Amino acid sequence: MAKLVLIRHGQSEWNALNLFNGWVDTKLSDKGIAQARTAGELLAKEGIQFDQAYTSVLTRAITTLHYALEEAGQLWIPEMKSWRLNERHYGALQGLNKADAAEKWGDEQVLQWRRSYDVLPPLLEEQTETVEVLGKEYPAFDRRYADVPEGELPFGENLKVTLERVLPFWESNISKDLAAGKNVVIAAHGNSLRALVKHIEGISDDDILGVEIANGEPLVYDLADDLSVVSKKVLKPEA
Ligand SMILES: O=C(O)[C@@H](CO)OP(=O)(O)O
Repeated sequence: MAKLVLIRHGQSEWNALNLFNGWVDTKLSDKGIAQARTAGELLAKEGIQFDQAYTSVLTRAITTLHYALEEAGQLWIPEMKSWRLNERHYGALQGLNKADAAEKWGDEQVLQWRRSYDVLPPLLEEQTETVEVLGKEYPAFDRRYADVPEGELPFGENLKVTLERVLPFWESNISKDLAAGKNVVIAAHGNSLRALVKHIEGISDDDILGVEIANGEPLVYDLADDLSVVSKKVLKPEA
């Protein structure tokens, strides 16, 4: 039996501004930092001893992992970062305001882009190293992606494509640790985690539309040796 804990990063600067974030490298807001620390306190209360941590190559997930593990007294554990755990790439929607998008394209279209399994967002025309949004420069396709296999850098992803690029890393690393009985924590993103949750729990393509993962509320799974789910709970801060 192993424990798997999934943590969506705390609120990012762009979550606070209601902007489509995707692969643009934004930071945690002050509220996001507090949420990440609280996630760590909740994990400390549960008494979970981790063996391995995984995160994406995006700052908001990495710093969430670090704040949470520091709070839990386990910042020292081995950690590995992979672009495969990045947020779903939101294509040409990145940097746009979600409410403005709903006004322009309609609520239903935006819901399909945000929560459906297989509807692609409008794609990027080009992959630039940085992007400028609201007068500020943010990292985008920079050298952290130098090791991505030729042709695999996305121009925009739906949940299906996201799951297809998360799964090789799940198979090659995470599932092997779990099968060996290691307790694993993954700090990642709303949609890369929805993809993983779909896979772990066997959720249908239709039902995944209704699945939401809150910032900074750890999902704790007990997994059997064959990685089937024995129990699941969400750790929520006291109201
Ligand atoms: O902006 C994003 O990249 C994601 C997660 O914050 O948003 P959404 O909830 O629309 O999937």
